[in-house]
Amino acid sequence: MTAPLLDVDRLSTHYQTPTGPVKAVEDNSLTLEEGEVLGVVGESGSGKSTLLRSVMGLVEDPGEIVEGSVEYRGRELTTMSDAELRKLRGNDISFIFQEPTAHLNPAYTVGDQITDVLEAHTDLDSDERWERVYDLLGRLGIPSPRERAEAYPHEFSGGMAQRVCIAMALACDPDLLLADEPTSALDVTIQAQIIDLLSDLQEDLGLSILWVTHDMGVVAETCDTMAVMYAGNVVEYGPVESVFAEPSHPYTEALLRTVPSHLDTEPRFDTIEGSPPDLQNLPDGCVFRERCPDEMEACSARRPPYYELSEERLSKCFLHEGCSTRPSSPSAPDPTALDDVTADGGQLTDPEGER
Ligand SMILES: Nc1ncnc2c1ncn2[C@@H]1O[C@H](COP(=O)(O)OP(=O)(O)OP(=O)(O)O)[C@@H](O)[C@H]1O
Ligand code: NI
Repeated sequence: MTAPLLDVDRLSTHYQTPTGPVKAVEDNSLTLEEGEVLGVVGESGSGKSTLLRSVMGLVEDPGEIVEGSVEYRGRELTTMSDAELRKLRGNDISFIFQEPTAHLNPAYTVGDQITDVLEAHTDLDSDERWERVYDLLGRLGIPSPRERAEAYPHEFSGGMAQRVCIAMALACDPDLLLADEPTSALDVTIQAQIIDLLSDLQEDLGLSILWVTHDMGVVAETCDTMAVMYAGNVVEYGPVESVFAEPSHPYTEALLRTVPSHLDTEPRFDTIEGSPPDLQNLPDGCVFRERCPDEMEACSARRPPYYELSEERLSKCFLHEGCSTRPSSPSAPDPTALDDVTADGGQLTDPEGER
């Protein structure tokens, strides 16, 4: 078996604040295969952006990865130098964000900004760079690309500015696109256009996308696999079809119930009774237990480990006790991991060895 494009293993990222750590990402595992789209869903504040930013060493201050690993094509990213990371970010991995204009420089034309990226990361000469810009803008559905390349960011509507950002992100032909709610700042009709565009580009270019979204419709329509986040924890991970058909975590179940027709509506997280816990003060046991209809005695004793329901599906829920577990992060409050693997000086060894 070849290594997945992206392999996140037992990753924890905390914001070290004066009042203690905010555990925005806690002991999370997921993988993204080449050419696939992985959707990350969860309510506001559940840690989606922090997870996405952790993947490329772009966590905002005072955040830091405190545990775990992120491998891109088998290369460990969490210990890479800034110079190496920058190179990878320019050539292999790129980003798009919610607010397109926040990521464009208002003082330069969009053509200048995209040619800058090309100059830094390719061997193209000036003429070739400009041809590439026109080509990209045209491909992204921007009319009259030669003229529009001379325009400044404020001369674009929100949807058009996001197209420019996508053009810039794709300029160097990346393999992996990290997209953090790229449509949620746009009008609904424009959202649909951008989603379709990304979806088409993904297919045409064989792109892999890690797509953070609130929108279950996006997940259902465009994603191959999904990760459901709750209070810093990816509580469920697996292929979209199988998770929709048979959610394994009570939170996923509740989430899917709140989407009347999961093809065209966003879930309303507030219809699940209660509110998520404070990430600075997480409860003992399962992070969802206070809102969970299936709470059992085991749930308050310790964090559920990742149960492997099948090769492709993970669930952090004691309902699946009996399934084999993935060893969890040594720092996580999860003594069960010690039952499954030998602890040598606190270091847990991966039972599968090299992957
Ligand atoms: N710079 C920071 N300093 C301290 N805490 C932070 C910082 N950035 C984020 N957090 C906290 O980390 C948690 C996770 O935030 P994150 O932005 O990753 O969530 P999210 O799921 O992307 O939310 P949204 O859907 O609103 O974008 C939140 O509790 C947030 O308040
Ligand atoms: Ni976010």
